[in-house]
Amino acid sequence: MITKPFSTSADQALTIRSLSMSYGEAPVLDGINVNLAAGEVLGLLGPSGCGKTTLLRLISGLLLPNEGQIEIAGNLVADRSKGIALPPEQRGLGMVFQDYALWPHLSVAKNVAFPLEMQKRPAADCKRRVGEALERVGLGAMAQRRPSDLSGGQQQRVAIARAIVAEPPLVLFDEPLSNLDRELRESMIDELGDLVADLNLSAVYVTHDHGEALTLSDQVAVMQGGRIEQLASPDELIHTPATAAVADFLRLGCLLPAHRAPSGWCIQDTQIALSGNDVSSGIEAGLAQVLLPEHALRLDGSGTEKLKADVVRVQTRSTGRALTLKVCGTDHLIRLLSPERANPGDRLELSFSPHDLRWFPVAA
Ligand SMILES: Nc1ncnc2c1ncn2[C@@H]1O[C@H](COP(=O)(O)OP(=O)(O)OP(=O)(O)O)[C@@H](O)[C@H]1O
Repeated sequence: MITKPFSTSADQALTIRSLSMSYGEAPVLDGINVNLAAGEVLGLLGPSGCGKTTLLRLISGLLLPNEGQIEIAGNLVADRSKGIALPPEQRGLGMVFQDYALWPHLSVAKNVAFPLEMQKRPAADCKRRVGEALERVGLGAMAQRRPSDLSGGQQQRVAIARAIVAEPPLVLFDEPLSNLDRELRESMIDELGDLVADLNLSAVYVTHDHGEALTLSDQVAVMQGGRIEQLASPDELIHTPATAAVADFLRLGCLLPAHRAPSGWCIQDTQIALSGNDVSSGIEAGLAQVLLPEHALRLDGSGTEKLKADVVRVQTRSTGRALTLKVCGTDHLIRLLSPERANPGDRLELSFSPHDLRWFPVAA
């Protein structure tokens, strides 16, 4: 059972200031700023190649930045201008990798003891802490097993026990669930969320998966091309994405091109009106992108704005039917989950409130 949360001495678990990094001439990270309070989880989310792993390696000390500073629990661990570059073993971090990285020839207990042995802690202290860490992840009875005698989810919990055994100020998770099959991954997301909250861990969690990032993080940095596009709480990201790229990456709904006609805004190349003059008044050019969020679309006609769309595809899900619809008179596709039955070829009337639309400028 989980007994007591870890405590950290500093209020801030991680501070990153103006961090930049390049491999040779190629810039990989640019102007990264992060403030993570102790006891919070920062999700790093973004497409392949956006720089998530590089940022994690900079925090861990496996790489050094070209510019900028990193502080862990109030201690400056990297600052090129001051010649500070603490090696990984002096940063005191816990790490959980996607392939678990367990020693196959060692028992679960020996695997978990590894960071304490590296710190040359007394044997009795090691034994007590290993026992506590295994209890905390629910594996107290499996201390003497080999990793190969455990399920994938249990092996990952051993890796978590090893990461927390020395009570680090910050734990780095590098896509820890990506090797698990879908069903196990979904149950592990909830389990990991409970564990991280109960242990009051400060953590950085790298993932490609929106669901994982939004469920497990207090703040999510959505990254693209080496920059943070938006750093915000999951709720804020979903309801007020800062850019069309964030909305698109998080698959928040349908992004439609819009143009300003004399009578008001329309879906581009159509006469389909989009009422949003007020909210889009900051957009100077006559072009915009407008997000029609999936959560705002209704099939019961209760919204004030209406849009007709034809059903193109229907997929059955445990929670309803996933419909793909084409907005009439356009090639734009909308996806939504419907509790009602529908068939390809059906014409449906979608409704929404203009307040739910999110407008983004487009360079003229
Ligand atoms: N050792 C290296 N030398 C040169 N370029 C590198 C090196 N490692 C990574 N890169 C480049 O840096 C960029 C960022 O890579 P990084 O691995 O940080 O991305 P990522 O977001 O973690 O991607 P993924 O999700 O696929 O792991 C990519 O363009 C990558 O090709």
